Amino acid sequence: MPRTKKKGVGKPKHKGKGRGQDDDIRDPIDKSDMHNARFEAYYKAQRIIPEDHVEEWALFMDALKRGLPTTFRVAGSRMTAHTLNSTIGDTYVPLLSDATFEGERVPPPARIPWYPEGLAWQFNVSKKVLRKSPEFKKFHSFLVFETEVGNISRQEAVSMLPPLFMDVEPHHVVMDMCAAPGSKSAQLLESLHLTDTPTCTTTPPGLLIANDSDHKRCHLLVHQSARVGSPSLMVTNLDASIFPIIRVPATSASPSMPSTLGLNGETQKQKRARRKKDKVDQTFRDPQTRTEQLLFDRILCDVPCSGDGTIRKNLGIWKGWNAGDGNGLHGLQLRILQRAMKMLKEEGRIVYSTCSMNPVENEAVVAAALKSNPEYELVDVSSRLPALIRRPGLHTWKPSVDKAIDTSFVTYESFMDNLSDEKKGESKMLESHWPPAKKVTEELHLERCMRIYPHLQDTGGFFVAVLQRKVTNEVEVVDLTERKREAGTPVDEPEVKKPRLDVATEPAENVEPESSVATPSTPLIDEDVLMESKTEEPTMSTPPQAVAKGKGKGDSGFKENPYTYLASDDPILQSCITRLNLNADFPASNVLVRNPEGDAVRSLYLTNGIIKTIVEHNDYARLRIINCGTKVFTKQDGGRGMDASFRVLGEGLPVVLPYIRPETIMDCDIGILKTLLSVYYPLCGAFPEPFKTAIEAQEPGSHVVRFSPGEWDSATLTHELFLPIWKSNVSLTLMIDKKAKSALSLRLFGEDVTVGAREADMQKKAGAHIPATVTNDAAIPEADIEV
Ligand SMILES: C[S@@+](CC[C@H](N)C(=O)[O-])C[C@H]1O[C@@H](n2cnc3c(N)ncnc32)[C@H](O)[C@@H]1O
Repeated sequence: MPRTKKKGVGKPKHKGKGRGQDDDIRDPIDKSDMHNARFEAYYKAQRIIPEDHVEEWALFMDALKRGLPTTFRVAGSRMTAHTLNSTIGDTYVPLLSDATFEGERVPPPARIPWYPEGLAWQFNVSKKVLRKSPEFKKFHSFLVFETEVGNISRQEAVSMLPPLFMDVEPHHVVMDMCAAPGSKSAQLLESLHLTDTPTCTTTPPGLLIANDSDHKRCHLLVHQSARVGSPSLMVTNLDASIFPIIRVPATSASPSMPSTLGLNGETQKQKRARRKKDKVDQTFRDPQTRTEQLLFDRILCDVPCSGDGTIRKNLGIWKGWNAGDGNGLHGLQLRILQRAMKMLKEEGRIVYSTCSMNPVENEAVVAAALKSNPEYELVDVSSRLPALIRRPGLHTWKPSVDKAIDTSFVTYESFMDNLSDEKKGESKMLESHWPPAKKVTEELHLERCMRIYPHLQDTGGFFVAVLQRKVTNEVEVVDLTERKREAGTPVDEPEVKKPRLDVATEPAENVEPESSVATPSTPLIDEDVLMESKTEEPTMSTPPQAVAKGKGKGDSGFKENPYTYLASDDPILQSCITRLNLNADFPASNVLVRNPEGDAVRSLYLTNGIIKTIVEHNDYARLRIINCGTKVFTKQDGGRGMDASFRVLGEGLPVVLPYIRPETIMDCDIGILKTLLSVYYPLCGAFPEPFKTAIEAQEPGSHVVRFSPGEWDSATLTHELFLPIWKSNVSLTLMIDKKAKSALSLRLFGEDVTVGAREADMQKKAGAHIPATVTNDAAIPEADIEV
């Protein structure tokens, strides 16, 4: 069916991409524009606050008109996070507790009460205070730099919720269907990396696929996630509602042996068919060629939504809100959730979330998805996060069928009966916009959904539902090759099927439904139709690398380079292994490169085993893989008189560190670190002994230095620190990025002693332009542009 613009469904005008980075800090807001009669009429009709709770309604409306507090989460591995959290709790909170501004006390940051282990904070001060109060200015610099290096995630409080209900463990296979810009993916990755230490990144056996249909936002996601490099992360760029099956080698028992005996009375045609089938069976006795669908333990569907829960920080929503936005997104939201339901393991869990308060985008989607997938149920999570104040999901709601908030049609049938035949054809309202019968919603336990309202705990509005796939006795694992065999499809031929799209994939234009066409009812997903994307498949017998290297037709303009795993004995890879003296456990066979030739030219990435399996059994262009694993080595020009060679990257070092033989690492003290941070190319000969002799004895190239915990002047290092350096013929360079250097300096010395900060200072004095990130005026970068 062609994708048409639809009446009655709206494209949100306030999708919020690139929302202001400065809106984290409260400033006086003109409240005169904060009014929208349609919004009020619609939500009153939904009874999101019970009709007789007049005072609560007033509190709700009032909260929507107040700015949001600034909230952030201490990110990174558990141990790193706790160290940084102590700095906030023990150093900054006491410092800020005495802060006053213009004669008034300014409250210090406080922990978000429901966030586990006290790792999330909120504070509420104006930009003026941040700029002028010396205490808050210092705190702000700390936040800016720690955010830049990925230790702090500036994220709306409610946006932190969905991953908390996923209970991800390091062995889980996890999918984030709509992941960009990636703040929830970062949380999920942290759970996969639960056992990381402040210095070492583990290689979890599990996997996170972070997917988003927006190509640019996928790259933003890759950029954000590079700060906390993980060999277990894959980023894909697909429409989640038609996410293709990912193939992995079959683990189930081999198919039965083919019959080689002819049958009495067999016709020539039957004989040919049987021989063909036997040939196919022969192929499938080889376990190498049998694949099955990769199923997930956890899936997050943080779907695109109208976003009216973010109204406190997106003032445009007051002006632009209308019911058509939610109506228009409902179909896509439902298809994404239904697709996820076909990709989950038994007993697996899906978390569905939106930053909208609209039941059409929330309970209506969940109800329709549950009705079409009876093997799923809503999980009662009411006892989880006891300090979180929430309201139960709604059992009934009233879709609006026009701009004027006409919610008078109690059922889909009554709405359709009211339309002329011509208007029926134009209407885009679906049966699933309406609530099912009361008995059904009760059976579905829609009250187990969670609604978060702004007035309850001074947050944004949000919706979360946790769905679980029940254990059934049916065979759940789809053996694709087996399925094709049964269907008589030659297994060595690609099965290319066009995904069926009943409703426009992108929300259609913002036109109200005045009339109708015979609308398809709930756009259910036909799994078979969605098994393959439009892109041409590699044949089962095609070596994956051959596919990856080709620019095969049907790649839909996908321009990424292929993924090629290096041979373990690749000379460049071996030179990296030798230079850093990596032990035999280093997974040399899991290192890949990204260029058409498949050679180690510039950067080397490390992935875990499951990513390698996926890359080797799937066409990277069909999966539109944007990134795999984490960059660990990169080419470095040697400098005068030196050959270029490869070095370990700052973000790659924690991943490689567990494999570096300890005797290779040189010990340093914090004084040396201060020199490395504050001096351009310090000479090896100028360092104090014993480091001077140790470094002079080393070959030029990539090295790693260790700083032991301890005190130095007024600086304290609480845990071991490992950093990459580069030795040229006579001098040293600390190989971490400028912002990481500033963050480290602030953490250790309480001031930015870096060359970069000094230069910025000099430029400032000279009146030149200074990048915001090196000044105290910088806003805290907000990873979660859309919650
Ligand atoms: C609410 S935002 C996700 C925020 C993200 N989970 C986070 O925490 O940073 C919704 C995302 O869905 C993406 N999106 C929209 N339509 C999509 C589709 N059909 N498939 C996958 N992603 C889609 C948008 O590009 C947007 O990045």
